[in-house]
Amino acid sequence: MLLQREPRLRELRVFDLHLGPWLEELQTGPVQVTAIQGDVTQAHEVTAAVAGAHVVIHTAGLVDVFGRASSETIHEVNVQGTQNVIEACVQTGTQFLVYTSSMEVVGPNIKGHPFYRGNEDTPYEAAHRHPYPRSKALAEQLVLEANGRKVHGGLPLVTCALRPTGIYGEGHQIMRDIYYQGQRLGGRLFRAIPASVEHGRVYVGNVAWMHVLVARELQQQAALLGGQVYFCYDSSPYKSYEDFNMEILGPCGLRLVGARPLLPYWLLMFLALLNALLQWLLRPLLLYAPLLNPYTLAMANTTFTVSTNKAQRHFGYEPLFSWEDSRNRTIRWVRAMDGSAP
Ligand SMILES: NC(=O)C1=CN([C@@H]2O[C@H](COP(=O)(O)OP(=O)(O)OC[C@H]3O[C@@H](n4cnc5c(N)ncnc54)[C@H](O)[C@@H]3O)[C@@H](O)[C@H]2O)C=CC1
Ligand SMILES: CC(C)CCC[C@@H](C)[C@H]1CC[C@H]2[C@@H]3[C@H](O)CC4=CC(=O)CC[C@]4(C)[C@H]3CC[C@]12C
Repeated sequence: MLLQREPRLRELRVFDLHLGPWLEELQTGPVQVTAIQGDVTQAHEVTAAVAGAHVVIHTAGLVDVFGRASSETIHEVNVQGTQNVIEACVQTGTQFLVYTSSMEVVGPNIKGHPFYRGNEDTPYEAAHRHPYPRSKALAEQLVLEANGRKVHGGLPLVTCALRPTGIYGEGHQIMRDIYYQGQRLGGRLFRAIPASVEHGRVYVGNVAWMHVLVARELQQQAALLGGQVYFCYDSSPYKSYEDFNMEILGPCGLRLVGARPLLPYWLLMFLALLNALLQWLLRPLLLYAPLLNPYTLAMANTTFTVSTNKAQRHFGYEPLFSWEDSRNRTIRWVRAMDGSAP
């Protein structure tokens, strides 16, 4: 997106623990693309990668609500890693930092309070126990508190945080896993979440575009954008997590069985707790990390949607991809996966 949409870009550095083959396929044009294999928890590696950069977009993170990583590792990557990025900007004189935060910084909270079409100013008790949302909230706080710190050379650091809701699109591993689960069940998925529970979703291309735009405008309007948070949004419809997925998986041959959950919530929670127990018992032997666990079940059953135009008001954001385009691109990606089931 930066290569396509940022005309002033001279060099693009991609710093990642896992560098993928996609880097080889980039149409770089006159831009120098530098791939750096590194670990955001290693401060010296981050500092070396950031040195000389004008803007840093920090999107690295351990996205785990399935118990794959320990809470310590999640904290080390998401919180300490973010602190390392901030210190690298200060030490090397990089003045602009955009952080990919998350809706999870806000909620759903541990009390299951709904957040119905809220915005960046909507009062909400952001209380978390799970390591992932806690880590995102701490990291976002570090980024926002760093706004205004003097970087090497004496200029102020200008930071902001973007909060995507549930991202979908090409490369969405959860969508892929659910698709293969449905294929294994004869093309059927069984409803587990009431259709009335809305869950915010946003297309990955629009999330990327918001990052490119705010990285540009942060330099022009530091006083307005510095220290601010922005939900990532587009025209993706408000639906339950499952009904939204079916907008994409339906045209790919799956169908969702049941107008209401086939099992009562208490039985689903019992199965989720059983999964958590099995994960704990099997951990010395193998990683058992199903989609259904107490946290994901509670999340999926708690309405969380946003309705805001703060990004449009502050830096002229308009989604680059319509809902129809976002949906069709994702459907094409799922269909292209056929035959490559794990
Ligand atoms: N997937 C979603 O629905 C949402 C994701 N986000 C945030 O978006 C960002 C990107 O997440 P996704 O694209 O979903 O996940 P992802 O797993 O596809 O991307 C995370 C990237 O961070 C890299 N990474 C992980 N640990 C690292 C380390 N120690 N050092 C360097 N790189 C490391 C991974 O290799 C990967 O390329 C994350 O910060 C996540 O918290 C926010 C809201 C929703
Ligand atoms: C009852 C079912 C088994 C539940 C299946 C759906 C869940 C796996 C997903 C429901 C809500 C998702 C989360 C939500 O989109 C917010 C997120 C924000 C992030 O920053 C990372 C991803 C996630 C936690 C996302 C993960 C999958 C769900 C829990």
